[in-house]
Amino acid sequence: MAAAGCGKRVVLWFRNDLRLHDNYIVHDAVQRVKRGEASEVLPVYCFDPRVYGTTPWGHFKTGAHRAAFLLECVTDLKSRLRDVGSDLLVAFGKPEEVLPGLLEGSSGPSLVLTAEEVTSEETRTDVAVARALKQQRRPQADAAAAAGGGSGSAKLLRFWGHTMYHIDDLTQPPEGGGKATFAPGMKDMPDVFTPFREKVEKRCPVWKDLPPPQKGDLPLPPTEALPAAAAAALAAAPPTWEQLPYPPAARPPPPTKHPKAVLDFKGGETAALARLRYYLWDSDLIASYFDTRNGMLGGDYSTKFAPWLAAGCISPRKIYHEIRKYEAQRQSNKSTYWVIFELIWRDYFRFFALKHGNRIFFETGTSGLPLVWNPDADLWHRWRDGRTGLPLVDANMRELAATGFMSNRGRQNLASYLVLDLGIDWRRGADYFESQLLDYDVTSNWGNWVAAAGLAGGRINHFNIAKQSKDYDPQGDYVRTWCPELRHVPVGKVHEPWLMSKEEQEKAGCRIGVDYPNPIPVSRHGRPHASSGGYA
Ligand SMILES: Cc1cc2nc3c(=O)[nH]c(=O)nc-3n(C[C@H](O)[C@H](O)[C@H](O)COP(=O)(O)OP(=O)(O)OC[C@H]3O[C@@H](n4cnc5c(N)ncnc54)[C@H](O)[C@@H]3O)c2cc1C
Repeated sequence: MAAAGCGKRVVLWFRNDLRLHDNYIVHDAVQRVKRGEASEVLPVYCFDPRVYGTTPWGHFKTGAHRAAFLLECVTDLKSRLRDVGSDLLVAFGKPEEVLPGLLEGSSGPSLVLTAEEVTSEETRTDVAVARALKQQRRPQADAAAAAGGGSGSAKLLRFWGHTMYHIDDLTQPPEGGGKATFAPGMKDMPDVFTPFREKVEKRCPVWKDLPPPQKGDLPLPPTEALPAAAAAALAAAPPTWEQLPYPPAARPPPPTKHPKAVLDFKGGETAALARLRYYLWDSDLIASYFDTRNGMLGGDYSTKFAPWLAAGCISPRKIYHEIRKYEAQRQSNKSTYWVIFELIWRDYFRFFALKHGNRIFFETGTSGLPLVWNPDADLWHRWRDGRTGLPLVDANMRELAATGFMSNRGRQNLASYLVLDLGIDWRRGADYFESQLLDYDVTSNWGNWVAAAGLAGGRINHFNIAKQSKDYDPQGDYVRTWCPELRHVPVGKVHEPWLMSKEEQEKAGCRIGVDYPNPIPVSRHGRPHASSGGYA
């Protein structure tokens, strides 16, 4: 039971926005405190058991790599909030069951502020939270509200903040008059990237990133005004692996850091800002991004911002303005622009999901094309476990399972191979990526997959895997890293080891069909799309 309080409380419900800089909910709460509309701010993160369950395809919805990364993100957020005199209440439960209780002891009109999501699982939770807040009875708040003729129930306010471009600039008429760039809900946005990019780049600004809060900007409710369980949760130590709400019988073991991982990804805003500093100012790597971005080995070939962007530890606007600053102070070239170009892809998939709703998850994609899939479970397992006999595919799948990360080049090839060569239902691959990726982002993942499957109305890239392997891993260093069976296979055969003669196999210590698998005869399974433009 909470002691009587008198504060007007704002609950900050953090989700995929685990940062203090450029965070609309944080900024809004600070402004409310400054204007005297709120006197208490309670930051909260919920580990929702639904997100730690099993998917319809039998994978952990949040695999161990990402779960460990998220634990670090939440721990870092708690520490950064403490630095400004606040704290983070970490709860284990469904938000609609946790959040209403946190408003007990607050007498004024209370608010829950959160980030706006676009996909159905997340928006369903929003609806459940809004309903639970409405149904909650808070006698003190009701009495105070009744005196003013209003209602005492708390409200959920959602803020757009995940993308570099703001939805308002895309769907509302410009201030000086004229037509909005796109219709409400993005209903008329093109289903191909280039015209979308050209329009937004021409017509829409990127808002300045918001400053982080200062010490004292987010006053916590007094402990005695909180329900006892909430006060205890607020004072608790950072969350641990054992507390993650996996089903008890199916808890995966915590992952170990892999020595071959491209980077020792550490979750949290602190590490994200350090990576931004490193990639731009400390190393100047950004100035050669265009030439290195198709690499697969090591930390430096691409920005590696994705895991932090997905958890919201860094904002795309922050990256954008830091790049513009770098361009003004150091150098500006195709590479520096190309990181921004890639961030527009990220925006594109979020707006694409807003436009198409649940169709990005449908078997027939957004194009509605009916297809027949190959149900062969053995083929699926060979793909998932990195035993297809195609070194590029196997190396990438093993890297993903061992580290939770994979290059963009790898992802493009794997998706093409699974769907267009093996003919396996694309949703199975997307679902596995959802489980495994450190940087899993619902709209980037499902959007890229539905596009790779050729079911999103855009160009279809059907890759010739052996050619891609030779083009992007000419010495075979990458495939040898993850397929040590191929260690002694000569460069000329390492991408197509089945072409080795018996003598060559003996010499390389790699017998095909024994030490390394025979390749899957894709011509028997593949069903390239009728409108496929052929091999890329
Ligand atoms: C089948 C498939 C699934 C994917 N799933 C995800 C996912 O769940 N989460 C995710 O963030 N990215 C996903 N991507 C996109 C891309 O592969 C990763 O963003 C990128 O490899 C991450 O590495 P990086 O941060 O070093 O990227 P960089 O090459 O350095 O790019 C900079 C940033 O631009 C954005 N970006 C780049 N390419 C894309 C793209 N094609 N789509 C959307 N954003 C992009 C990312 O935020 C990335 O961090 C997927 C791509 C494919 C083909």
